[in-house]
Amino acid sequence: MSFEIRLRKRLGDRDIALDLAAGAGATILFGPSGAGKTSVLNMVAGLLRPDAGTIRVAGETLFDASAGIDLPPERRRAGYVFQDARLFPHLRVRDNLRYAFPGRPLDLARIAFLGIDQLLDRWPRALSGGEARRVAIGRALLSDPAFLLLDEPLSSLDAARREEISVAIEHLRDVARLPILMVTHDAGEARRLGMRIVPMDA
Ligand SMILES: Nc1ncnc2c1ncn2[C@@H]1O[C@H](COP(=O)(O)OP(=O)(O)OP(=O)(O)O)[C@@H](O)[C@H]1O
Repeated sequence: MSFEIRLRKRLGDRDIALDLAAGAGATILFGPSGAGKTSVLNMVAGLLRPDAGTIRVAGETLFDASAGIDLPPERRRAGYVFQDARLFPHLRVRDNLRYAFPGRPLDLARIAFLGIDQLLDRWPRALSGGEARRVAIGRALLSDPAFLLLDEPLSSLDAARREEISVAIEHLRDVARLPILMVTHDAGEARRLGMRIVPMDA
């Protein structure tokens, strides 16, 4: 199993509940705005605490309310690509990519498929949306993640950029073989990239 998630969380006046057991590959959380998709990613990353339930990824228990297990984010080894890239504005692309392991040489071969070699000396403010997204994916990969969380990785990109990022995600799924939990509210995107689609209702 890649993701085994059973959780409940009260957020404001809304109850978020999810029960999923996913095999290898990519799993898509699909649903309208406000359904709680980003909150689920935050709970898997350890940034938001569920009220009840368990979260296991690739056989490791990250959270178990009844057993009192709640690993801190840095021990969960999530490669989290936020919807808005969130690159560090004061660091050039090269240093954003190196952020997890500043002393280690930059393993460009590992992220060659992202096509960001030309961007290494740029500041984040000088990147297009698609370029920033690709750098954010590269940074997540170079942190040696055990799994990836991708929040709307194709949103607000033009058709050509969407295609580039889709190909990159397929590479992560099929070549790097990392378990992927990805959020979208776009049905076409979900069909193209999802080996398994988990609907979430608002
Ligand atoms: N800290 C909070 N306190 C109260 N309510 C919250 C909090 N965080 C999120 N919510 C609410 O919980 C619901 C789920 O939010 P979430 O961002 O997870 O949804 P989403 O499915 O990812 O939506 P979108 O597609 O718009 O990003 C929303 O109604 C949101 O307003």
